[in-house]
Amino acid sequence: MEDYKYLFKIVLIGDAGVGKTCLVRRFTQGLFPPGQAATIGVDFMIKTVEIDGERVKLQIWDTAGQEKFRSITQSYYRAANALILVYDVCSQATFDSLPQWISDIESFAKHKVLAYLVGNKIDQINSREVPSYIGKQWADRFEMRFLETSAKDAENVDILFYDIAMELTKDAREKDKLESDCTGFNISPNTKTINRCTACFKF
Ligand SMILES: Nc1nc2c(ncn2[C@@H]2O[C@H](COP(=O)(O)OP(=O)(O)OP(=O)(O)O)[C@@H](O)[C@H]2O)c(=O)[nH]1
Repeated sequence: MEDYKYLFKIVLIGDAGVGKTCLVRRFTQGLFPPGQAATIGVDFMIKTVEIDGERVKLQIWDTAGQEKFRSITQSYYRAANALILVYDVCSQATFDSLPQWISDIESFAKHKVLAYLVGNKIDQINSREVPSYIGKQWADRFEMRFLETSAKDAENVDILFYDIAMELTKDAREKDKLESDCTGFNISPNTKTINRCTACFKF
């Protein structure tokens, strides 16, 4: 049996060509693939990381950005523990598509899913079309976390995935603790009284 404490599903979405596959390959394989082909449908890769001494397995789903695959890729949103919405900082058009992606998240993902907005390709300094502060403003408006990355130069890529892994692990631990604290009725051996876990009460 594989040895890990938690398994989380992370799904990358965003327009075609923004660099989703390159981000995943940079993180999972430590490389920037030359001439990366467009994704067909959905692909996935695995990486196990260590968070505070515990092994956490990340199942990373890389979806195709092309419109024709949209109905297939939308079916993957529901299972996501975290979503990464990627645009290309050198392409205003990919930033202008964000409202459509947000609407898809609202329609298909879990309520209040952990969501990141990521502006990729920051290595192309002279071709930038979307300033950082615009991306950040947009992320704040939709209560998303924000990062800018370069899959090519490996900038902020590990930070992105580790940040997600840490956040999801923290949530999972809190949930575990609540469940172990909350065993319903329990009998205290000293006082011989029956206590009701307060977290079990629902008003
Ligand atoms: N300069 C630069 N180019 C990048 C970066 N990330 C990806 N690219 C290039 O952008 C192109 C598209 O990258 P992909 O990773 O295939 O993009 P995608 O979002 O997965 O595209 P689809 O699979 O069609 O949805 C490729 O030519 C990559 O080499 C980056 O950080 N910097």
